[in-house]
Amino acid sequence: MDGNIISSDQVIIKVVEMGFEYSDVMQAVKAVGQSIDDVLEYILSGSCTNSQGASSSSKCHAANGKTISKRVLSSSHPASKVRQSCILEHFQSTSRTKQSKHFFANNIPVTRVDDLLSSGEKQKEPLSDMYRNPETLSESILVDSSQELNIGSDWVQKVGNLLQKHFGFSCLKSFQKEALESWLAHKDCLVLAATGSGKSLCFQIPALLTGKVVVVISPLISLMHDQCLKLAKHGINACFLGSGQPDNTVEQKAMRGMYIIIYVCPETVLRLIKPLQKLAESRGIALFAIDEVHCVSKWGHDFRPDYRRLSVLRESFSTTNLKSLKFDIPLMALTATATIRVREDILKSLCMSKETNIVLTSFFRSNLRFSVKHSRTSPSSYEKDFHELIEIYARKGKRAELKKTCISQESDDESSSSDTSSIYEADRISPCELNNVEDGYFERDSSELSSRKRGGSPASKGKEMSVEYLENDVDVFQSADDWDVACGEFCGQSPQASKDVFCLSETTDPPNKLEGRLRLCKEPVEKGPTLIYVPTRKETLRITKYLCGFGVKAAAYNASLPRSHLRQVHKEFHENTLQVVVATIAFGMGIDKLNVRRIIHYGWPQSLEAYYQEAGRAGRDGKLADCILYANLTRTPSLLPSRRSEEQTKQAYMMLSDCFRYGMNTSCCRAKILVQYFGEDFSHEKCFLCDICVDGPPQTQNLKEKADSLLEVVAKDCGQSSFRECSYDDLYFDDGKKRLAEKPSLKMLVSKIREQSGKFMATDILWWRGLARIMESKGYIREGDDKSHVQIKFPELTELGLDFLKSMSEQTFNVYPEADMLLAEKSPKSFSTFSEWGRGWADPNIRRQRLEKFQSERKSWMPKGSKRLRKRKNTKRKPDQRTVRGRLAAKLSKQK
Ligand SMILES: Nc1ncnc2c1ncn2[C@@H]1O[C@H](COP(=O)(O)OP(=O)(O)OP(=O)(O)O)[C@@H](O)[C@H]1O
Ligand SMILES: [Mg+2]
Repeated sequence: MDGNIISSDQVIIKVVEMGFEYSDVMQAVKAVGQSIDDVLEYILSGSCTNSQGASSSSKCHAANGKTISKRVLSSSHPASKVRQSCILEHFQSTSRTKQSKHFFANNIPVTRVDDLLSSGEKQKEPLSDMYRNPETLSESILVDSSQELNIGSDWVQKVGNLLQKHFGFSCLKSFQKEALESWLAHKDCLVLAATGSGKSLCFQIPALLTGKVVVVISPLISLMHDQCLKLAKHGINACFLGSGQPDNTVEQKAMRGMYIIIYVCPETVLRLIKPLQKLAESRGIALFAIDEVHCVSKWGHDFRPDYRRLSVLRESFSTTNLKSLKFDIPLMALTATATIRVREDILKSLCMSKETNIVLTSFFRSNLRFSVKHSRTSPSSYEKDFHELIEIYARKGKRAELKKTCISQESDDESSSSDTSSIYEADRISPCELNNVEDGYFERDSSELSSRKRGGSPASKGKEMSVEYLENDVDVFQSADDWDVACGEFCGQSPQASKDVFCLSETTDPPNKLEGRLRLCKEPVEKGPTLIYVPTRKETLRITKYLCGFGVKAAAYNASLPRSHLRQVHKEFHENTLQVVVATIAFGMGIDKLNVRRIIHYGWPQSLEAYYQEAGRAGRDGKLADCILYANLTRTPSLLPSRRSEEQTKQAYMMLSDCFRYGMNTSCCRAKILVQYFGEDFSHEKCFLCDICVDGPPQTQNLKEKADSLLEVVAKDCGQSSFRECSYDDLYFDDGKKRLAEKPSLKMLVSKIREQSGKFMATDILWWRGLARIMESKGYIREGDDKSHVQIKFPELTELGLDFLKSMSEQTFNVYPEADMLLAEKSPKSFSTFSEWGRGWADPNIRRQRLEKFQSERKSWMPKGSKRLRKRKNTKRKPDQRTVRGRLAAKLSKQK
């Protein structure tokens, strides 16, 4: 017998496959751990407390007719690499050939209607048979499909029993109860609850409670797959449909009602409306759940046009269209990140009823410690930014050789996914291969890479993996197939673990008692796994290589890497053998891993929605976790390339701008900004954990003089020198028509301020940029350009601004300087001399002075047309070998 310790999921799969009761196996794994030998010994010794009184081991012997100890478990056993929607099906098919005919019916832990029976409610017998053995299901099975639920008033008790039995939880959370109440009242429902709060249960319970089908619309195949696997582990018969489903019989079976939960992407559900209508009339559909519903909205992140077409569900499954229904089939929409505008858009786009119940829980995650740090986020800053991480993880004293690496060299064959050796181990990829990535050539698997569906721009298809390719390619989420790395090897935690989470999160201090947690603010978080999010694919490789170089067990994850590698990363991440995953946004939607301790964003995220969703993957166990954003606070972020309409571009800029302001903020609690962004009233003012709460805001400054100067040049630029007397209309309108005069940019305005007063000569444009943002937020100026910008570019005075200006001498203007202003004040010369030089040319005074100086110097030591100058002109600049571009250029010129 193989005595190796493998993952608990594999142990469970293998032992259940031998014919043991699922509950016994779970009990044994919990008691003795992940060794198959120990698990078997535990069960065979009769230690399991079987509800039916009989020892499961004897049943197993009878069923198998073999002595278990002689069985050989191979790591290449199909169970370990099944890539099927329903693990139960896999059990079923293997058991049919190997074991007694009725194995599935008797031993597989499928959802039992007995659960309901035991809690008092008598159900129709055929239904319970069907649960035990989906094969026996036929359309003749009579289920009340009329949407009459008949659950009974003691439904809370029944749900409690189901929860305990399937998930090991003691009770529902209050928002889950509220969502279920809506469903029981046949109402539509929009559930807005924090990441990791347990939204899935809201739509899983209706299936368990009624025995009718629940259709779950979900955006990603890997997400659906992950959920199906988890449900299978909990004894619930679920499947997923769509292009990622390798078994084409699953769809037919699903449409015959063989699975109580069907996961499907929006594209597929639209194709299946007719069969689903039949299913609703025969077996009955309890609910349509639309998970990650923010994808519906153009105003949110991750917009998916097909989600908008889901409005057809309301009409197709209503009493007007399906006569056998007594009530419309309810819709339940769920998300963790939706602003008020997005919520309205969801309700409208899905044609949800006017009585839709909005179940809103706090978005606040009290154990997350948010902070923002200034960094160039380039290789030159890795040392400064990652030294702490390296200290946490690196094996002491050993600076690992670079051959410890991060990219799996294997081809994308299925067998590789069962290989449990570590992906950062040596020899999977040679150091030179990794260097090739740096050098710009990464030709391995190019055929696969080009043929694979990528999230990147269409132009990238078939393109060689050159530096440019990696540099410019970002992962964009477009369809359900994107980043489909579904694999059968990993699952979430055991019910017991989840139970612990529940206890922790329920006992987390309410925000008004957070002062007591102040001691936590400087405490280091535990060692657990770290996720680093970066904007580009190339960055994933660079940082991984850097960390691996210090012996950190890190792996890169982006949509262009071979699937076998991605699967392996998922697997090792879930098994806690990886310390750090450096990923693009391709990693993680819906990932339910409890112990992620750090989420680092290295570079600006594209929106606060995306940021909060990604950060929300930390600390799901309720323990302290860090969410650190490293961003270049001296630069305005730019949009990553993606296909967008004009309207979407505008929206994308607005979201990016909100994100930028989050980074620039120096005075308001970060958790407060985040939850308020989602429309929640965060009445507690502080989280007592974030960098702002801990370090405190900076000293306020009276910026009246500078603010006046700025407003003055803005007003003067409208051609009104006597703005003190003029009205707002005089300033901006000619005979009621808005002036179309070209507006000066902020840069030009700052030059004018410098021209007017030598006092402000040393004040950096970076500082003025911060002031302009503050003035804009207070309503004194606004963007005068029709286009959207992340940061105000062409300031235009508002009426309020004019009033401010007129009352010039009376007021003070005390404000908290923002992050860029502080940086400019702290190290006015922190920018390269080159950029200083460049900035100088924008200033007319400096420009004049420089030109005069230059001309006089030239006259004195270099006569016009001198040899030296000519020589210089003819000398070709050699490519700089230190930069990637330089090396590429050198290579190209050599080839020529
Ligand atoms: N009533 C409950 N008691 C205890 N734990 C629960 C309960 N409901 C859910 N959980 C646990 O909460 C965790 C998160 O659940 P789930 O994946 O449904 O979160 P989610 O809200 O969908 O998160 P995301 O927004 O990231 O998709 C799971 O591990 C689950 O087992
Ligand atoms: Mg979820």
